[in-house]
Amino acid sequence: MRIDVLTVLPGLFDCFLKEGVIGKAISSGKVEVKVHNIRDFTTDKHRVVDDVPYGGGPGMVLKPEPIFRAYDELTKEGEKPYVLLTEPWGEKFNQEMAVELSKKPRLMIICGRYEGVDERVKSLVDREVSIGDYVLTGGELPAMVIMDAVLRLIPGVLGNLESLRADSFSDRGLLGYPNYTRPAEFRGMKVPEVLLSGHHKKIESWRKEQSLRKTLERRPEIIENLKRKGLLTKEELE
Ligand SMILES: Nc1cc(-c2ccc3ccn(Cc4ccccn4)c3c2)[nH]n1
Repeated sequence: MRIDVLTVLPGLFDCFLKEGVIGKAISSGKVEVKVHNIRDFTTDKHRVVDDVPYGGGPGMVLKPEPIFRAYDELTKEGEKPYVLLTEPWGEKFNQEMAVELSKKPRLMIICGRYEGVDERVKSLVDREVSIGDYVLTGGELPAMVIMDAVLRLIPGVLGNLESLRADSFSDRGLLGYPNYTRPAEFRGMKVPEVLLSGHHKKIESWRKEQSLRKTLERRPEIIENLKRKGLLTKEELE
């Protein structure tokens, strides 16, 4: 997969693209992520990317020209990208959307800033995406959240161990089971006996039961949703 990111703050992506699973996936060539500074697509001496809003009001709006110039330049050859715009009021991003996006050969993510982008930019956009009902200072962090969730689903990006963990379980949106490591007792708090038993079948069913219980308690709508889609097995429903 190739992802092109358009932003006025490219530096925000430096660590994200170098570290961890995502950093390894890029350095190994499993995925390609290019971050483009919208300012590089301006033509004036002062490299202006924003302007005051027509009709008045606070703040500035990202101008359409530099973004369109970037889009034209980056789509001159190769497959047309599926274009996302990060927005405070976009469609809510979730695991289902992450799975769908992970199947696209090429994505472009336009990161808004200031009061947002000129409305005409949306003629380039396939999906306006929000990562939640809270207002951030810009669209770069949402872009990183989306890339993290999408790129980990690309075959080969997660190591074997990780991909075992990333089974249908967590990717069905179920909440995770409790994790423990040494010591077996810490300040009077003991690790559940079953996890020390070495009985893998019992451990697996305990973890599944913990995950279903936690999901039912905290996010019952996820269970209802999976039931409706027939994505819970008979024993999970018991
Ligand atoms: N889930 C999300 C996404 C965002 C987001 C995405 C892009 C932009 C571009 C500008 N802002 C700041 C801003 C300005 C005015 C009203 C609201 N938000 C953004 C915020 N916030 N929360």
